[in-house]
Amino acid sequence: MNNYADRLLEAVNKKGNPCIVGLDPRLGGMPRFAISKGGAPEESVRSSIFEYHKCIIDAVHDLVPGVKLQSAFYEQYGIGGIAAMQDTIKYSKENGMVVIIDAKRGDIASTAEAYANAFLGESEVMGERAPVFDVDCITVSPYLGMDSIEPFIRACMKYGKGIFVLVKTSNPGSSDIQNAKMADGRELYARVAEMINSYSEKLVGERYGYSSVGAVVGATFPEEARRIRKMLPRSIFLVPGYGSQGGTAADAAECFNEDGLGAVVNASRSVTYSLSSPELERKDAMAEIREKARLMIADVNSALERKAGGDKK
Ligand SMILES: O=C(O)c1cc(=O)[nH]c(=O)n1[C@@H]1O[C@H](COP(=O)(O)O)[C@@H](O)[C@H]1O
Repeated sequence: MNNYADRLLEAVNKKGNPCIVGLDPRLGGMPRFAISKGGAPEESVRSSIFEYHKCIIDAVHDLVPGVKLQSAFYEQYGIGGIAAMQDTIKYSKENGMVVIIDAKRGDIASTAEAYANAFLGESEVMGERAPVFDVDCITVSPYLGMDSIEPFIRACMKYGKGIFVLVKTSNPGSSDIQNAKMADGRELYARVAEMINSYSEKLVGERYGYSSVGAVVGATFPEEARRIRKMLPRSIFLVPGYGSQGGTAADAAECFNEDGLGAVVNASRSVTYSLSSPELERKDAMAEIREKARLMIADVNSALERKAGGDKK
């Protein structure tokens, strides 16, 4: 399937839930079994992060449709962290998961093209074009304008990839700029939504009718989510803010359409970095992570069922 939106929604259908597990490495929060010491620091970082993230992927790959890797959490550990990011992307794909990279990129068009090459397309490396990180989808920031998004759109069309554009983020300060009123009285996030809508038609999948040009909408702002949902009927929403940031499953449900589709809900810390003890053995860590993912799935799916019941009344 060469359309990202179709691939993502096919995975959601197959797994029977729209939950995404976030892989945001924190060396200080990993169980001891994963930590490798003794080699060069960058090799220890690489193998420790990869060891723990393999454990997470082994625990959830048959439960959820995809994973979201937050780039900064890998970058903070330098070259070893970035190598671990590449290892984790590869392992997630080998395990049949849709891979979203959360890098929130945004820059002038020529630089945006380099970002698009790195994550979605191909780069010329020593005279040969080859994929580098090769994920399914990347988060992008819209605040440099349409020309900063276009290189990503072109890569999506050429390589069957997707983007999630920041529309209404989950953090408390998101209203400072995103809710600022424009001259016509609308909020700035509405302008961003309009911009996404103008692109979304180009990348609509034949199977599910959704576009590979998606939007990030935080579960922490359900009222805005309801409004944005109406503005962007064909876009898939990436919904962070569930769990650790206080967003509930009912809040996240506001991001879905009446067909029960149209969004994926992410949880990072609350599923992958909240083990009961750093002393857990691998199999026990796997069991805890799996149980947390199951609880999230049950919570989100039952909120969606309640919403569907309410919508029908
Ligand atoms: O684009 C994102 O994924 C994102 C957007 C947003 O508005 N809020 C937000 O929390 N995120 C990311 O989603 C993840 C949330 O992590 P937890 O709060 O631990 O579930 C982090 O990787 C954030 O960087």
